[in-house]
Amino acid sequence: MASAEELAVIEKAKVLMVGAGGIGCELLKTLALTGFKDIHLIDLDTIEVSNLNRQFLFRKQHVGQSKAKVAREAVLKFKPDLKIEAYHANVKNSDFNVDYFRQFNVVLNGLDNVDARRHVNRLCLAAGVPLVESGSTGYLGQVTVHVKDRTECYECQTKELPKTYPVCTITSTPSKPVHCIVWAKDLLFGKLFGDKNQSSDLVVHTTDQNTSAATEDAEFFNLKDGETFESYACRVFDGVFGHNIEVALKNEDTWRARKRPRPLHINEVCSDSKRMRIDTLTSTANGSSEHTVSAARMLGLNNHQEVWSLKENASVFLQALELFHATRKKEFGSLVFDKDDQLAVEFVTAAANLRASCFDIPMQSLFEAKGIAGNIVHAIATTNAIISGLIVLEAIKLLMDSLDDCRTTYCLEYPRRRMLLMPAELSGPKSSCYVCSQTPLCLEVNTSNTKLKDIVEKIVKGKLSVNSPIIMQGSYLIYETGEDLEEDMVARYNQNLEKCLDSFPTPIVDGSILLLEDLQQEFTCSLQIKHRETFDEEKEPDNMVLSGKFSTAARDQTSLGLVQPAVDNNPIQAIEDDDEVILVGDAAKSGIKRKSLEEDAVVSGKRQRTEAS
Ligand SMILES: Nc1ncnc2c1ncn2[C@@H]1O[C@H](COP(=O)(O)OP(=O)(O)OP(=O)(O)O)[C@@H](O)[C@H]1O
Ligand SMILES: [Zn+2]
Repeated sequence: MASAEELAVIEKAKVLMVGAGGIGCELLKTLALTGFKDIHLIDLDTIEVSNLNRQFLFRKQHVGQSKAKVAREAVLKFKPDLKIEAYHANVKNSDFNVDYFRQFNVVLNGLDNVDARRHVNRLCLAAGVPLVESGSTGYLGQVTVHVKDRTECYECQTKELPKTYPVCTITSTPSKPVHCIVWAKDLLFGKLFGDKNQSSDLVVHTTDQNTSAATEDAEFFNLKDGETFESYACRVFDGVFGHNIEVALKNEDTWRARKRPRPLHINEVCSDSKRMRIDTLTSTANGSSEHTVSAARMLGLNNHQEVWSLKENASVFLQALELFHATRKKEFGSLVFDKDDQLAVEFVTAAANLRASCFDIPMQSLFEAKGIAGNIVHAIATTNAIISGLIVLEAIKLLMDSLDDCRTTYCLEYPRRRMLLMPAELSGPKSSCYVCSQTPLCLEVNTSNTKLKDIVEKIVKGKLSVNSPIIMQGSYLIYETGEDLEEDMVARYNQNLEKCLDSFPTPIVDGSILLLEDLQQEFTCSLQIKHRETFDEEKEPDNMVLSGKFSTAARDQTSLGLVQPAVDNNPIQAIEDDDEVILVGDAAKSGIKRKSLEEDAVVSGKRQRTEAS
């Protein structure tokens, strides 16, 4: 219960909430019940059936509607005097600019991805508004507090991005269920139903460059004129699980040191049941809506925790393939795997299991495969409720101007020192942070075969989450985005995207410096280019390496006056969130200051923007 003094501040505060999902629903309810009266809420998404078990402001009849708008209406039902502005929009839209952020006393995040979190972090820094950041995964969660110039910003700690796998492991040498699932959802699913140009090939590569497989032909995955669906489905099955592997097996060298995979053909797996099921399909598919179509249910496979037999996997594969053709054809070419798409999950589970069987890898239940494919750690409503309560507590401390009382709080799965909630004191801004301290970054790249396009997509947007990049080389503007650009400028920038770095009029080579800027985020950063001839395909699949400029000597001094221990041997355990890593460990203990993981850095002076040429 807030004190009278706190209540007075709470009632006057204007708060921005980003995200109305698991944490967001709890948070909006808690803010309303605490006495907050003026809330803006942004969420880009609509309600899914799978949200209903924990996003309790939503009901079945709301499926398909805006999360932000329905959450607003649900809360107004029990707190009608609140002022809630709900936006069904991406927080990265240019409407939500620095001026928009400036109107708030505090920003509260209930997001699920690093990219949007980074964007909000930068706007909060630019607008000088404090940010309470949060995340949860299963029983684990954390709440952190960020205040410009006084604490770490959200990006002071390096975030690990989702695990990626080298293409050759996925196409040729899978050894774990996850490799088969990634193959099924990113490669096979893409080839059959998605943008065929974007998916890599499905060939099992061998040391023999001359082998080629049927699935290399772009037409292989299309239903041919005059071909019956049954023979098409069998052809795809045999091509993908049989022929491709037989071609690869021909090269003895490849398999000398590896376990030989086993080709699978449909007639060996389910010759009898297959025809029966395909014949009954079309009639059953008719009348089912897109969301309810299920190959597994039609086959009587209703227990999602049970691992299907090889024959059952083959049947689901064929049945799902036909159901996609019967009910989803208009989406072909643009379908991407979505963990909330039941038929897609069934297809991917079956395909991954068939592949797993070829490579003698354990098969998975639909429930497990869905978890792996969607990067899911099943959400726990109680964790979200705890996290939301903590967010509100930290927000109140910020509004009361009690930053010294603010804490980073970790919600643990098992008690440690009899505590489930571990508070840790805040650290000051890191001088090595490229966002709040504008420390230059270093990009190792082969300047003679890397195009500007690769840097924009993989590094500037992909790794640095710059939303509307402007790139300058000295005083030359070499790239920018924006709606108000003249046509000839757009054409020139598009030409630049296709140029290799060293073929610019002033070549971008070893030692060159590129300046990045995002006007919406008010973000600037410089990128020092280092030429490198070769990269390790397995470890550096982007053919580029981005790093900060760290030395190992001194540690940060914090503006909060915290004393950093010189040595900290406490183990820190990294726990992967959906797309984020949270740190939990002894360093988070109450009374123990968090260790500074990164060291002193070369700090760049604030740069003046030069005019475009
Ligand atoms: N850029 C963004 N702008 C606005 N809202 C966003 C943005 N990125 C993510 N969100 C919202 O943040 C919320 C995060 O909530 P949560 O983690 O519970 O995800 P979910 O999609 O509801 O659940 P799940 O992923 O488990 O199915 C989602 O409602 C999502 O729409
Ligand atoms: Zn920072």
